[in-house]
Amino acid sequence: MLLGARKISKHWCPRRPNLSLSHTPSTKLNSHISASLHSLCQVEELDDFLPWLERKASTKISSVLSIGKSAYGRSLFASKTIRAGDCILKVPFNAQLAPDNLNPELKALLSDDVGDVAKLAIVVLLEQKMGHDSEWAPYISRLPRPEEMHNTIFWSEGELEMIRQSSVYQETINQRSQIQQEFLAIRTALKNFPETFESITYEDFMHAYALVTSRAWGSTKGYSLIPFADFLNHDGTSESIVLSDEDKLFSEVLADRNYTPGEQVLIRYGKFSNATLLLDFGFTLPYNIHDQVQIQGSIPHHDNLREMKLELLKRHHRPVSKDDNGFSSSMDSFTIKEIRSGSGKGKGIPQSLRAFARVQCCTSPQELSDLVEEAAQHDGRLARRPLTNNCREIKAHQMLISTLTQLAEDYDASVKSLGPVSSPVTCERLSHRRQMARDLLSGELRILESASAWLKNYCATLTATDSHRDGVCSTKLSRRRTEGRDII
Ligand SMILES: C[S@@+](CC[C@H](N)C(=O)[O-])C[C@H]1O[C@@H](n2cnc3c(N)ncnc32)[C@H](O)[C@@H]1O
Repeated sequence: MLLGARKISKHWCPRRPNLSLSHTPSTKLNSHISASLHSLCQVEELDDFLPWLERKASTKISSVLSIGKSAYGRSLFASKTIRAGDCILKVPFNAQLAPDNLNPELKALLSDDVGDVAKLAIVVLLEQKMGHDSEWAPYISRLPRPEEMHNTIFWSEGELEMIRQSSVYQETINQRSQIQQEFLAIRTALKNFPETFESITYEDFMHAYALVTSRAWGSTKGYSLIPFADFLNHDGTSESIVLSDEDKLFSEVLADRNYTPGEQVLIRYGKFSNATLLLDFGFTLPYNIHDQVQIQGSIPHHDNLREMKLELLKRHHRPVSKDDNGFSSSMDSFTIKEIRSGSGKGKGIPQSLRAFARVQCCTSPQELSDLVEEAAQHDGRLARRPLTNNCREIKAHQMLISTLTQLAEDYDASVKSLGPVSSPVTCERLSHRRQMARDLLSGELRILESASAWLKNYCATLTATDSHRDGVCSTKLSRRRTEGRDII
């Protein structure tokens, strides 16, 4: 059975037998890990890589791809004509690195606080530490060094300031703290292996962790690093993904189109926004069709109906993380995606956000109970249908418009503060990261503007309907646009 494998997703990960036994950790290489990697890199030739992996796997992995250099670092190129549907590579599980490669004795010491990404990071660290003695050395030596990586956890405080407007800022802080906690848990658990872990620093662990988030694939069997397949770069529009066959124990990639020899082959890691690409992979796309914006909602403390509103939202919150339009949300966090149709058609903004706005705008207990009563007349959901009271419906959506407009203005100011694309290069790394910040923020700005356009159109349509009826609502509501963004 073939399953699509996504780059790092949170799946349950069943145990499977050890594919290759862990090695007794070597104490031979005491120098800093990245130094040993660097020297290995210099002696290895890329031409040796596939033959090495095929020997290790005892099977042919690919006869149509070769490793080369691209603008995105190493990449796989068609070495022969490839037709859409061809299998371009097949890597058996026994030639992949997974948490199961950890010595069971060592694995048993790790608490539940240590997740699968961290476990795989330990596997990488142990192999790195063994240097040339590692049976994975030809692979491990080709993994990027920290200074070659741009995941936001490696950004300085000043660099992070560039993306403060985006949720990636807070997610970066959270990820760093998660890595720190897992590192402490691992150090405590593994204090009985001082010869193995003493020389491993938090920076080494953070590097290994980022290698896993940027290169491993997650499937129902857990996370694994798939040598050779992980030289493939990402194109968000590609239909090629890594598939895992859990019965036949291999991962494979099928071509989604024809390739002529010499062409770079790209696959899709997942339907990832620039926020995810930047946080977990350290790159962005200049125009990402999967971009989205995370919006946080809150009911102000000075709102007399706060308790009732929170209670209502809690009662109506659906723990299922996707609504009918495929948007994920929590009770007070909403994901907005690009709305390509400003005409009022299309999927619109998440129902959960619209429900939040309708609750938020209520000014009396009566309005709140009207909301619940209307919901009960349909399927119980607060935003399944527009409110029958046109004025209240417009008011709720006008409030969303002012919030999104304010947010868009803030984003616009942040993009402008990055300076023009052509601004003089002071430092290559900073200039690269600034460009990524620009891609991230302008993508999120585009989403906000598309959502605002959709909402304005929606309100205009409702207002027109309303003014046909009595002409009261539109004049009254236009004043509400000044309500601030603290509404959500
Ligand atoms: C799985 S690896 C792909 C192979 C990698 N280029 C290498 O040299 O080993 C993922 C990394 O490749 C780079 N990458 C992949 N796709 C990219 C893209 N579309 N644009 C920029 N960088 C990309 C990023 O550095 C990312 O973290």
